[in-house]
Amino acid sequence: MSATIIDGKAFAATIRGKVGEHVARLRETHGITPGLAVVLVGEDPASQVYVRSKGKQTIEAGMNSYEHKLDAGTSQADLLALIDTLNNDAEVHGILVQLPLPGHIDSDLVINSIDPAKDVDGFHISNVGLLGTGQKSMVPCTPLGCLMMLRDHLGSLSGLDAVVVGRSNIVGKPMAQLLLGESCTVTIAHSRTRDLPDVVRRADIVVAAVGRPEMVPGEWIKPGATVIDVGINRIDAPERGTNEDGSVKTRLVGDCHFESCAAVAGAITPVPGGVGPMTIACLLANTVTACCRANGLPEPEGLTA
Ligand SMILES: Nc1nc(=O)c2c([nH]1)NC[C@@H]1CN(c3ccc(C(=O)N[C@@H](CCC(=O)O)C(=O)O)cc3)C=[N+]21
Repeated sequence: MSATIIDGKAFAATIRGKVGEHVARLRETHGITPGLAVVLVGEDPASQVYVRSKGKQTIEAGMNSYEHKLDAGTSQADLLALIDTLNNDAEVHGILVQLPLPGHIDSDLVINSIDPAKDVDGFHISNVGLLGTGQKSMVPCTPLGCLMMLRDHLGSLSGLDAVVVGRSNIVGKPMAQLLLGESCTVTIAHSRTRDLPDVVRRADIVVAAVGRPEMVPGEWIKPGATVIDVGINRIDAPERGTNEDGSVKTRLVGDCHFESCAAVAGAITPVPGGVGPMTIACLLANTVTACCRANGLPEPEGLTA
């Protein structure tokens, strides 16, 4: 193995430290405490993984955490009413509605009903448009975390070839916008891309965000490239044995085949301990940013795009 392992867990701890300092300063000098509201409808397992760490880290950073757990059958009207209440609550600076939502709810409608200034996920059409035109916006947490790691590792990204594998609204597309903003030459590849191996092989920066376990093998990676693995996939790990209930043990893997990619890449993020912790750290960072903007205060340095 030759690649530098980019320690997202440690980097995220640094970001959370900075968030904590800003929060303390806001309280001491202005008597303001940033507040983050998280709305969870139903019991999606991926969202529960996320919520577990998130509430704890929000409190640890000195912020207020408001959790709204609604049952899976909650009507769209009730959800919209809750969002309206949170939009008008001055103590709430950030609102996150966990995705995916149950099938009977129109996710786009719900997301676009959040006050864009409180949209710490950066999914509202206004924020998407602002990001796409290079204006100040709320930037989606996962791409923001990836960008912070890339800048930290590479310094300037200007002129580099970047390939984003995956075209989702929550990762692929905003990641491509951020990389374009850094003056990379950006390709968005996806399931219909012809000669995906060749496309990936051109890249100085590979961001894999497709949600398919170990899809990108080392043979696709240009020697020395920086690989950011956004995937968090749980797969069966029979080599680890069985649980007490007889079910087979599992483990988390990324969208990249770690061993083979690490053998050729210059640097790579691990799963777990890479992008995931950065996503949560950036959610806290966005909440502080939203709070500062809401109060007409200068933005926290080093926590924005
Ligand atoms: N509106 C919305 N925004 C989101 O950002 C959002 C969402 N909905 N729905 C669910 C997904 C999932 N997600 C994760 C974030 C961090 C970890 C994370 O920190 N993972 C750890 C591992 C956790 C473990 O050990 O299981 C790691 O990668 O090291 C995981 C998952 C955010 N999501």
